[in-house]
Amino acid sequence: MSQAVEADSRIPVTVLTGFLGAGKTTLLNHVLTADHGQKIAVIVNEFGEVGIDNQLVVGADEEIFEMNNGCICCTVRGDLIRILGELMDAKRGAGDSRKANFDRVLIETTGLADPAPVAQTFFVDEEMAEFYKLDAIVTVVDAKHADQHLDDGHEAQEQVAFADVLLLNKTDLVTENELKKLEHRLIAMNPAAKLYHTRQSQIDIHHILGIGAFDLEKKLELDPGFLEEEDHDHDDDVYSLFFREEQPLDLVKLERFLQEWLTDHGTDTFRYKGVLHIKGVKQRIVFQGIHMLFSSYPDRDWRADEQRVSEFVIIGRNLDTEWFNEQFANCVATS
Ligand SMILES: Nc1nc2c(ncn2[C@@H]2O[C@H](COP(=O)(O)OP(=O)(O)OP(=O)(O)O)[C@@H](O)[C@H]2O)c(=O)[nH]1
Repeated sequence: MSQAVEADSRIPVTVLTGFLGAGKTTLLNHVLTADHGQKIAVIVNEFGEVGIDNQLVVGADEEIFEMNNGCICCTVRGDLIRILGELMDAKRGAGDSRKANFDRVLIETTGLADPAPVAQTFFVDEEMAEFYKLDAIVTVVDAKHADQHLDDGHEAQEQVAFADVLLLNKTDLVTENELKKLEHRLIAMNPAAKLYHTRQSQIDIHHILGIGAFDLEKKLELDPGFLEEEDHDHDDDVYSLFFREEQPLDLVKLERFLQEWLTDHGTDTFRYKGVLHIKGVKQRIVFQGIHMLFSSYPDRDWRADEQRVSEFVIIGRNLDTEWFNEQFANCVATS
């Protein structure tokens, strides 16, 4: 387990995702017009030769960098790296100084994008990882159409699976009851995400920017109780497993488990994150990843007054619950 994450002066990046028409551009406009004093470089991506979104984004001081004619997650990932590279050079004083005036980056992906490759950019590319830090993946969900989108396709499910923050938007178009059912469905798929209800994507921007969700600097706020509620009308491909163990874990056993897990189930485990209590280690070990790419690092010391416990969540599909439970139980350290 490696890839230490330093204490940070890196530029935070927020990835904004959500299915077609969910309210991403509305959110972007809200962020750009809100009175927060932050300078945000915005990168938008959409299908088609002509960027419509760019015309819809309100005129603000921020410069909008547009990538068209392809999907950010495949053909234009090169474009994304190029634009991020230009911004980085500018900020370091080596490039176009007009592009240097920002302190965070917001990437709006097309509604059809798989967020994983975008998020992975910040793990895989060393230079990117040194300069930028993925702050959070924010997914906007259309309360009116989400059930249908989730039933129909993998993309919508993956966008929910990867989210650190879920904005359940367009709440004006559904009843309380429908909203509650949908909320349960989303939480069953991704219990680690923070969930907010919104109209016109109106949200206090402090809930979506600079939240450090990806570093798990803050304690995970999981509510595993939700998983036990019997409200699962849907047989979603994407679901989550939650582990909790009070006894300390053995690092060697854990590494063996991890190796097997990632080799055999890496493609199906979209997102996992948690805090581990390892035998003989006085700090909490933060552990998180996307598919085969993960990082783990010591966070703060366990406090004398807190219970030492390992807790983590895996979000994915085709997860063999029994196998995972067994493997995890096998990682408990023998005294
Ligand atoms: N009723 C209602 N309409 C909303 C709400 N939020 C956004 N809309 C509308 O939904 C439509 C789509 O919103 P956009 O912000 O363009 O959605 P998007 O996710 O950027 O769409 P794509 O770029 O096509 O993926 C617009 O007409 C918005 O005005 C809401 O809370 N309630």
